[in-house]
Amino acid sequence: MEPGWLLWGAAVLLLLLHVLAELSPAVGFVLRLGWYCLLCVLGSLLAVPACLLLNGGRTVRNMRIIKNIVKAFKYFFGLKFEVKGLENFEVEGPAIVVSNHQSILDMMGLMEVLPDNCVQVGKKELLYTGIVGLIMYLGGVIFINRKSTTSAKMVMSEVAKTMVAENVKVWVYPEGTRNCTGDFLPFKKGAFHLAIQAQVPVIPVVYSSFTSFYNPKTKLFTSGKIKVEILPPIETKGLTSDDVSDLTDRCYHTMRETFFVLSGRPSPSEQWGPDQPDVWCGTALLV
Ligand SMILES: CCCCCC/C=C\CCCCCCCCCC(=O)SCCNC(=O)CCNC(=O)[C@H](O)C(C)(C)COP(=O)(O)OP(=O)(O)OC[C@H]1O[C@@H](n2cnc3c(N)ncnc32)[C@H](O)[C@@H]1OP(=O)(O)O
Ligand SMILES: CCCCCCCC/C=C\CCCCCCCC(=O)OC[C@@H](O)COP(=O)(O)O
Repeated sequence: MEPGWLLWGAAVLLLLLHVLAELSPAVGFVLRLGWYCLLCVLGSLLAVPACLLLNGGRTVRNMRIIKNIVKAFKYFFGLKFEVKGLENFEVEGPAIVVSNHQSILDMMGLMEVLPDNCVQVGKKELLYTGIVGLIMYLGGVIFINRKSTTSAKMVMSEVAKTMVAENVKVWVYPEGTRNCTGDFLPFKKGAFHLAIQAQVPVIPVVYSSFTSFYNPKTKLFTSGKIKVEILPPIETKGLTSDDVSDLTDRCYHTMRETFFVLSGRPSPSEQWGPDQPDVWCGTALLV
């Protein structure tokens, strides 16, 4: 087939998809999410050879390459980030970064602010997403088995040692799963055990609620603005395992308050309770 016909075909297909997306929000939602996944695959196809050629294999230095590619994704979805407090990342040495986790779209927000020498903790299933899993592996993502507490704790304890030895920051989503309810899930304690074991500060990062532009329940996915705030580091020097619960609670409350301020919503009662308990922010692919 001649290239001219191919171009015409692609243009007609795009127009058709655009019209379909405009006519049906559900179709628009699926198409936009599909486009996001395709961008991740295409970005990975670009990033894998770049990481191998420039850095030779699995290293946190690859995160810079990944970050620069992913930072372009937001333009395809009309997403804007307003970032405050980047200076709070400028701590000497390693740290644990904790943030709220609403959707697979968080990866864009993550890359928008990701400091140098920082790797994320992710569920091991992500490793099996083909080329996307490969790029995560090359970027140094630490994979944990959520089905086995013992194994997850062992990996985290090992991380406590290596992050100090290698001067690496570790980004953990303490809710432990995606949550787009417009509130926080209770925090799991792994990140805080890790910070105290390694005696490194915790840097909380908060993203405003996505619910005004992204909601899988109502098939909403439009353009939108996300406010991000990096809060001052919380020191853990001298804390022991007895202080894990207090540290977890302190981070949870500070971050939750900030979340409501950033989202322009009044803070509900302190008791946890999502306003839409059955909103699930996943895609079937990423269970
Ligand atoms: C170029 C284009 C590229 C495109 C593609 C992109 C590519 C790359 C970009 C990279 C981006 C990667 C982004 C990855 C994001 C991934 C996000 C996720 O996958 S979130 C899910 C995984 N993460 C987590 O689960 C972290 C949070 N969870 C925890 O911290 C948990 O505590 C745990 C996993 C460590 C254990 O969980 P669980 O089995 O449920 O057990 P718990 O009830 O939480 O704990 C049981 C008791 O154990 C105590 N505990 C926990 N940790 C420790 C520890 N390290 N040491 C000692 N004790 C520990 C805990 O306190 C509990 O005891 P209790 O007495 O009840 O307090
Ligand atoms: C050979 C298999 C081929 C499969 C191809 C899959 C292609 C996937 C393409 C794009 C995926 C985009 C990945 C973006 C990374 C986002 C990471 C993420 O946010 O994971 C969710 C995880 O935090 C929590 O999971 P749950 O909410 O507990 O569930």
